[in-house]
Amino acid sequence: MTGSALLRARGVTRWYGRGSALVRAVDEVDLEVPAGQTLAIMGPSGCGKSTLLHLLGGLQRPTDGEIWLAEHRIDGMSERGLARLRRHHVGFVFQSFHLMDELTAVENVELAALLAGQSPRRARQRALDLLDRVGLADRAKHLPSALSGGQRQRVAIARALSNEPLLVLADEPTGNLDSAATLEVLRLFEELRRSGQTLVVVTHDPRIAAVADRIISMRDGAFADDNRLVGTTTIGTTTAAGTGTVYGRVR
Ligand SMILES: Nc1ncnc2c1ncn2[C@@H]1O[C@H](COP(=O)(O)OP(=O)(O)OP(=O)(O)O)[C@@H](O)[C@H]1O
Repeated sequence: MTGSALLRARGVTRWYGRGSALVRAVDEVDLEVPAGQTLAIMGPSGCGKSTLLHLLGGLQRPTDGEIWLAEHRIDGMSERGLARLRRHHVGFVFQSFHLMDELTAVENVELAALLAGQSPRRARQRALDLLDRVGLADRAKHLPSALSGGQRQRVAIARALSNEPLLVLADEPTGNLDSAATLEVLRLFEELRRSGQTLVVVTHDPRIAAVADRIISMRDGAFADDNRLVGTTTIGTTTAAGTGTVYGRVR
C-alpha cells in the first residue's frame, strides 16, 4: 500500500464468533488519517467502533485487510511485534482509565515511559512534565484512589503520551466522567489537537467530537458518513447512508 497518511487501513474486516453466532463487527473499512489529524468515530452501540480502534492500535488483529502505522504494517504482525509497536508508538486512553492502583500518578506515567525504553531519569522527568501538562503537578504523589475520575483520566492521558506516541487512541474517554470532568478532558484533547498530536477518539459525546477535525459515523461495521471539519464548515462529505449529522466548531 502506498500513501503518506500516518495511519492507513484498506479493506479491514473483523469477524467474531463462529457458525450461527458469527458477527461481522468491522466490514471492509478503508481509512487514511494524516499526521496531526484529530478524528472522532461515532455511531450507535455495537456498530464496531471499539473493534476498529483496537484493530488500528494493534490490540486485535483483523480477519482481513491491511493496516499500516507509518512504515509499520501491523495486520499479521506477531504478538511480540504488536506489543513492541504499542509500547513505542501508540498511546491508549480507555473509558475505565486502567491505572495501576498501587502506583502513584507519577509512577503510572513513568512506568509506561520506562517500558518504552527511556532511561529512569528521563522517564521520571517526562512523567513530571506530562503531569504538569495535564494540570496535575500537585497530584504526582497521589494514588489513583485519592484522585477524582477526571484527574484519573488526565493521568491516563499523560501516560498515553509518555512514549511520545505517533498515534493516540481513546475509547469513550469521557464515558465514566461527569460533566465537569468531561470538560477537563475536552480541554486537554483540544490542546493535543493544537499541538499536532494524531488522535483517534471513539465517543458518544458530541462535545468531544466537536473538537475533532473530522468525524466519521459508523453503522453496521462500516462508515456511513465522513465529515471533515474546517472551522464551522463541513467539507468533503461522503454520505453512503443518507444525510449525516454536521458538527460545527468555532475556532
Ligand atoms: N469478543 C467479542 N466476541 C464476539 N462478538 C463481539 C466481541 N466484541 C464485540 N463483539 C460484537 O461486535 C460488534 C461490534 O462491537 P463493538 O464493541 O466494536 O461496538 P461499539 O460500536 O464499540 O459498541 P459500544 O458503543 O456499545 O461500545 C457487536 O455486535 C458486538 O456484540
